[in-house]
Amino acid sequence: MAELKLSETRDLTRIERIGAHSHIRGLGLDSTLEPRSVSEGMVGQASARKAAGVIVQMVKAGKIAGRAVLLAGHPGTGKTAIAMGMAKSLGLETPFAMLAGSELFSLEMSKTEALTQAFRTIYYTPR
Ligand SMILES: Nc1ncnc2c1ncn2[C@@H]1O[C@H](COP(=O)(O)OP(=O)(O)OP(=O)(O)O)[C@@H](O)[C@H]1O
Repeated sequence: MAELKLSETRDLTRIERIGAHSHIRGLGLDSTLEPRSVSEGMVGQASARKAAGVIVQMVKAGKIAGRAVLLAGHPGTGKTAIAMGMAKSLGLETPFAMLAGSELFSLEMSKTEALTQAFRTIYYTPR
């Protein structure tokens, strides 16, 4: 049986995770931060998208920086999609890196190394 290297498995996982969000182009909000019903690849999650839009506006206005936003919810409910929508709303120069918890708590490498590798991939990630 053919051997599959661990690094190949990781790369495939990352490509699949990026592909799952390739339809997200923003938060789908109008100029008053009201969510359009279907826009920029987004549908539903109206209050979460609006709240994310408020944060984006504050960042753009220089009101907040160096802060974290915690998105909580059941698996598959759109936390990553909203985070990506926020990054896209901030402009193409805004880096976006996805990282799974299991990558951070690996026995094979330190947390610092896992974070460093994730940040190195940012500029190669298709958006
Ligand atoms: N409001 C939305 N509009 C359009 N697509 C969405 C929306 N919310 C989620 N999706 C899509 O549904 C799928 C699952 O969402 P996502 O991965 O963002 O969920 P999650 O909460 O981050 O999941 P997990 O907790 O498992 O990481 C993705 O393909 C995502 O792009």
